[in-house]
Amino acid sequence: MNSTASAATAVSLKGIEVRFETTALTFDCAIPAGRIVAVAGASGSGKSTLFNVIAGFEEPERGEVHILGKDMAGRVPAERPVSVIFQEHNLFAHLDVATNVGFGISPALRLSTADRMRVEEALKRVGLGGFGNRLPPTLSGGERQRVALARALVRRRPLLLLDEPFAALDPGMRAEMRDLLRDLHNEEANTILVITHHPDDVKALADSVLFLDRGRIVAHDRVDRFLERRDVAAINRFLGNQ
Ligand SMILES: Nc1ncnc2c1ncn2[C@@H]1O[C@H](COP(=O)(O)OP(=O)(O)OP(=O)(O)O)[C@@H](O)[C@H]1O
Repeated sequence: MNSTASAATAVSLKGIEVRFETTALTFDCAIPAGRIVAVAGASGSGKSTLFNVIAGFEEPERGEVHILGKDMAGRVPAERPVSVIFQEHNLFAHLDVATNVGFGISPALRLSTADRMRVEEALKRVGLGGFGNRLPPTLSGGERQRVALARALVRRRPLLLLDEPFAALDPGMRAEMRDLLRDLHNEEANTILVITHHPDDVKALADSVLFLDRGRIVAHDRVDRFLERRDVAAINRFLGNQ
């Protein structure tokens, strides 16, 4: 963990309220910079909505989003210092891998020679050197996720949001992706929020856990403390306690 970065707050949500027809969600939290934070909670507890609020895809009815000290009011997703990797559909199927990664640098694909080298470097970094000309449908699920990660890498945003990045992967690939994320995090000193349904990911990857229950953040603990909690039924279910 980078000590300078950890003094700052990566994400601050104050009095956020999101209202859908059948449910309302409220978020308050302050996430220190330089951490890997697992975001967990039962299906429908609000994890994706939390990400959408931070990234700017969902406009809350009330409240403030600050990222690295800056108020995000009125800033569309592309103007926020955030990269998001969704569970699926991260890539354009008809464009080759290098082009997909190049979008991370320039949405208009005006890439200099140096930019193209950065793309190739990022592909090598995620173990996909030489894959630049392949089309996404010819890749495995894990390879596609790694392309999405390479695109996030070339963007160099200080906050990375990953929505169940390991969902399509077998246990061996999950462990590999977790190691890769840890390495990249150590190199970039960025802040990573990662949605997961697996206690194994929490233990192997995260510094702390943000746990949601029915549209609220009910816990934000260091991993060792979180694993000892027995006071919230939803956390017990997540951890498989009885
Ligand atoms: N666009 C929307 N319109 C109406 N309701 C919505 C919308 N988006 C989310 N919701 C509701 O808000 C609640 C939280 O949904 P969200 O997708 O954030 O949960 P989640 O924790 O990410 O779930 P999962 O683990 O199943 O992906 C759910 O009750 C969901 O039905």
